[in-house]
Amino acid sequence: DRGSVQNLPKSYDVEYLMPVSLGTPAQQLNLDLDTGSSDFWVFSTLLKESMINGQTLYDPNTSTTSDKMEGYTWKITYGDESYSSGDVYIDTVTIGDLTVSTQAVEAAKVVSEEFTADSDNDGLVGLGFGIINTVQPYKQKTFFEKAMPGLDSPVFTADLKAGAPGRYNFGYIDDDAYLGNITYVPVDSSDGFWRWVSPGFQVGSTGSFNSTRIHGIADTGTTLLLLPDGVCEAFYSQIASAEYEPSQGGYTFECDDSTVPDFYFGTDNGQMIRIPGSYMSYSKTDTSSQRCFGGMQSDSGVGFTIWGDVALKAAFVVFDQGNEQLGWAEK
Ligand SMILES: C[C@H](Cc1ccc(C(C)(C)C)cc1)[C@H](NN)c1nnnn1Cc1ccc2c(c1)OCO2
Repeated sequence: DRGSVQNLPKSYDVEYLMPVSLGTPAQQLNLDLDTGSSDFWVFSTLLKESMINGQTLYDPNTSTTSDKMEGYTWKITYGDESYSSGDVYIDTVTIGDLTVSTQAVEAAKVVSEEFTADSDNDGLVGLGFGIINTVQPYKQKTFFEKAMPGLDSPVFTADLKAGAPGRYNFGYIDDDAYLGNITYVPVDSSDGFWRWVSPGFQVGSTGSFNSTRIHGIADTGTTLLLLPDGVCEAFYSQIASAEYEPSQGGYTFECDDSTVPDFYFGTDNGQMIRIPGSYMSYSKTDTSSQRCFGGMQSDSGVGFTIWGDVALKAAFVVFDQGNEQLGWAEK
C-alpha cells in the first residue's frame, strides 16, 4: 500500500499543512505533519468557543466509525511553551489515499492561545516515534506506525518547497522527486525524535568545510534552522549587515543584503545539502524596517540542534522508520 498528499506552506513557510480525512462520513481538516512530536491531535467540538478561531473541528459524535477510548487522556507541551490536551477516540483516518482504520485520534478539549491564534492549523500529525506519545494510561502508535505493516516500503518522504506546494509520500520513494543519489545516515530514536549526526558545515561555495559533529533532529514541525552558536557565528560573520538583536530574538540582517551566502551541511561521505542564501532571510522584523529575521538561529534555547523547515525545504528527505535511518538528497 502507499499514499501521497500535497502539502501547502503558509506565508513565510512558517508551517506546512496537508488535508486529512477523519471519520465517516469524512471530515476534512488541515493538519501540520510534525516529525518532532508523536501525538495525532485535532481541534474538536469538545473545545470551549473561546479557544476556537476559525479552525475546522473534528466531531466524533457525528462519525459512525468513532469509538471513545473511555478513561484515556492526553496532554502535550511543546518546546515553544504552547500546549493542548483532551480525550481520545479511535476512528478511521485517511491521508493521501492511505487509510488507517483504527487510529487513536486525540480530540482537543483545551488548546493554548498560540494554537487558537493560528486559524489555518486544525491540529498536528506527530510522526516522531511512538515512545513519546502522551496518551495515558497507555501510549498510542503514530499514524505511520499503524500504516507501516501494510506499506510497500517502511518509509515516508518529505518534499517541502520554498513558497510552493510540496508533497509527503508514504510507503515509497519517488525517484523523480530528487537529483543524484540519496545518502542515508543512521537515526537514534531512543528519545522519540529523528536524531542524526551531521559531520559538519560550509559557509558559501568557496568556504572551507568545517568538520564538527552536529547532533540534531529532523523536524518538519519547526520553522527555522536552530544550530549551535559557533555555526551561527561563522555564518552571520559573512553577512555585512548582520547583527545579533536580543530585542528581536536573534540574528537579523538587511533584507536586501547581497552578501548572504549559501549554507551547506554535511550528511555522509562528503555529500552536502546546499541551503540557498535566499532561504535565510526569513521574515521582516517589522513592517517599517528593512531588516529580516534570519532563517538560522541559535539552538541554545532548545538544548539540541533542530533541522527545521528552512533546512528540509532544501532537500528530499526519506524518513525510513523500518531501518531507523534518514535519507538526504538534493532536488
Ligand atoms: C514548535 C513545534 C510544535 C508546534 C508547531 C506549531 C505550533 C503553532 C501552530 C502554535 C504555531 C506550536 C508548536 C515543534 N514541533 N516538533 C516542537 N515541539 N516541541 N519542540 N519543538 C521544537 C522547538 C521549537 C522552538 C523551541 C523549542 C523547541 O525549544 C525552545 O524553543
